[in-house]
Order: sequence, then structure tokens, then C-alpha cells
Amino acid sequence: MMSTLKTIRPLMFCGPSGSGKSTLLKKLLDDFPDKFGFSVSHTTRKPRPGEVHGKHYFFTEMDAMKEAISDGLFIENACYGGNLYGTSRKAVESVAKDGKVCILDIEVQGVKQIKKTDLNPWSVFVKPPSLEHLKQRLVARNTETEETLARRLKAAEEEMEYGTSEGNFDVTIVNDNLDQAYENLKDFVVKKVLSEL
Ligand SMILES: Nc1ncnc2c1ncn2[C@@H]1O[C@H](COP(=O)(O)OP(=O)(O)OP(=O)(O)O)[C@@H](O)[C@H]1O
Repeated sequence: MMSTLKTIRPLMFCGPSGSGKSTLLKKLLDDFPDKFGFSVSHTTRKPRPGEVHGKHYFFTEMDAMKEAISDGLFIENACYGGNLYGTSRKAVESVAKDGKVCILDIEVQGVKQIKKTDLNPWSVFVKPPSLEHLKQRLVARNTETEETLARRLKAAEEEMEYGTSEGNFDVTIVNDNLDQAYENLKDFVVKKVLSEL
């Protein structure tokens, strides 16, 4: 089972909430529908309108998720905004078994955990032009309360520090102009990630 994972390196995405990871990933999946698979994460947070169980996340309860983590079924997990988020090894394996690059969209804490596994992923940091831009985007997205907004912005400061430190990621994509950011991402993906397939 481990050898399946080693043959195709996952592509790990990290960046503060609101930096544009989902937006960039959607474009990538639209452009290369047969090359990538989204590993579906687990979370204890409540679904947002339109989110589908098993597609956007596996929505689960705190006790069940804690038990699965202690059973070693997760390659990473993080507590964020009062909720648990995590990626099961099974979710990553099922994408690799399909012959696709598994996309991992995770927080900094998760990045650090996955670096300790045998997955050897490519890593991309998505950086907002500034924390002020990030705040404006999160407000415009209309998904945050005053409290979750404040938490996400505080977490963003720490994530920016880790994300912009030399050597922590293979590439940093500054998401200022979306089209330009996507071109930069695509360039990296085509030259490095897809050339290995
Ligand atoms: N380059 C950009 N310029 C302006 N707005 C953008 C840009 N990229 C993304 N956005 C908008 O910013 C908001 C946050 O983007 P998105 O939801 O993709 O972030 P995220 O990093 O996936 O966040 P989370 O980790 O919370 O899921 C969205 O409303 C999106 O449409």
C-alpha cells in the first residue's frame, strides 16, 4: 500500500484562509480534470450552504474523529477555529490508486505533520497580497462571523510567517491578480508535477 503512494507524489496546498486556495484549485481541476484528484478531508465543523458530505468534506462528530485519529487513520489533523480538520490515509490512497496526483489542501500544522510521513509531497504556498486584502476577501465571501474572522486573521499572521520562510515550500504563489497567479501555478505544475507522471 505504501508503494502506491510513493509512485505519485501528492500536491500539497497551504495558505491562510481566504488566500484563494479553493479558487486556484478549481481552475487547476477544470484545466486538468483527469490528472488530479481531490482528497476529501474530514471535519467536525458544520457544513456551509451548498457543501456536500463526501464531496467537499466528510462531516463528522468530535468523538468519532478523535477516536479515528488515535487509531492512526489520519496522516494529519488540526484544530482550527474550534473544529477538527484532517486527512485520512485512505482518502489519499484512493486518489493515488486511480493514477492521479492527490491534491492536499491543508493548514500549516498539517503541512508539518505530512512532512514527517513518507508521502514526499510537492508543496505550494498561496499568499495573499497582504493581510488587509485577506480580511476584505473573507468579509466579501460572507462566510465568517466577527469571531471566526478574528480567529482566521490571527492564524493567518502565523501562517504567513511559516509560509514565507525560506525552504518550507517548493513554490510560493502570490494571489494578487487571479489570472496571473493561476498562470504561475500552472507553470510550476506542468514543469514539475505533471512531468513526473
Ligand atoms: N485574486 C483574487 N482577487 C480577489 N478575490 C479573490 C482572489 N482569489 C480569490 N478571491 C476571493 O477571495 C475569497 C477567498 O478565496 P477562497 O475561498 O478560494 O480561499 P481559501 O484559501 O480556499 O479559503 P479557506 O481556506 O477558508 O477555504 C473568495 O470569495 C474568492 O472568490
